[in-house]
Amino acid sequence: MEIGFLGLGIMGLGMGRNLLKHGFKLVVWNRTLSKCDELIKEGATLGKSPADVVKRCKITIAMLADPAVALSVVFDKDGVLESIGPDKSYVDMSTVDSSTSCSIHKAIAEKGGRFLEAPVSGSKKPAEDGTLIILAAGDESVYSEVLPAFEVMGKKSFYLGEVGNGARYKLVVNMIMGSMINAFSEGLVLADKSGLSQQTLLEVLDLGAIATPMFKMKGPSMLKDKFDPAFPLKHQQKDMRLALALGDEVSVSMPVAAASNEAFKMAKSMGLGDLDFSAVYKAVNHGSA
Ligand SMILES: NC(=O)C1=CN([C@@H]2O[C@H](COP(=O)(O)OP(=O)(O)OC[C@H]3O[C@@H](n4cnc5c(N)ncnc54)[C@H](OP(=O)(O)O)[C@@H]3O)[C@@H](O)[C@H]2O)C=CC1
Ligand SMILES: O=CCCC(=O)O
Repeated sequence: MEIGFLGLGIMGLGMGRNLLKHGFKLVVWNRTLSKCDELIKEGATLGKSPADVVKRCKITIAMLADPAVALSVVFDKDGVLESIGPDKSYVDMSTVDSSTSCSIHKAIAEKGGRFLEAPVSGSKKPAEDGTLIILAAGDESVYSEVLPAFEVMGKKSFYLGEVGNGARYKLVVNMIMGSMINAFSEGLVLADKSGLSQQTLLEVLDLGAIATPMFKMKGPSMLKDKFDPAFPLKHQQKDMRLALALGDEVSVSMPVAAASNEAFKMAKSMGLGDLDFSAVYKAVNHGSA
């Protein structure tokens, strides 16, 4: 199956590479074209623009930064909409809000194309290892067609019904994650300022009921002041913002998420947006200095 792939950032590169390794033919495009070089060396073909990729492939997958980018790649000049039509499917795996997904769905359907949203849980390593969790919603026939590709990129896919549900599930998950990393950061700072060993705290946490793979994975590098981006903090803040907007829509009060969002905003204003989201620890630490 020939698949188009738009967006070879941290996630897209690993996902695209997995598809190639498993025998899918890929046509790739990235705004910064040089980021396509690695996959081209491994057998992918370069598309000149999103429109060119869609023209050449029956199914095109996108993994893009945020709602504004997801919309521009579809609606702008040389975008997806220029080539979409009957027999063409578009699968957006970016993390966006449901209204962005619904706008893309509507425009694609008006041109006779089919649309599936499929945001993912799991980060850089799961993208590389093909162990993402895929939260798909929209056209079920596209879901069935793209399932062989999902099976290579992920360890489990969910089909969640109408467009918007995938986006909403993803935002709920990331809202919880963003609040957890903040509570974890506050705990590490509190331990330190109270004269306790942060290393011992990590061990205690790991043995108890609140042990989580995230604390185990991020804790040691946070203590070493290492924040190589697996999940950039700017994207986590975008997800908190979108989750809070969802909370506004359905009148759910989320004071914990709102406070966590403030910490991510503070971290961004400190220039930490391109670091891993665990760098919020630096903002929490700074705020208590
Ligand atoms: N990293 C992670 O752990 C996870 C991320 N996600 C989500 O996946 C998506 C991608 O994340 P990730 O790969 O980490 O992010 P990156 O920032 O590494 O990649 C973003 C991608 O969007 C492209 N892009 C940015 N601005 C534009 C623009 N104006 N026009 C066209 N393309 C643009 C980038 O192109 P360029 O290279 O030119 O900048 C790049 O391909 C996000 O929605 C994120 O929230 C979901 C699960 C996990
Ligand atoms: O959206 C990013 C999620 C990162 C993760 O699930 O570890």
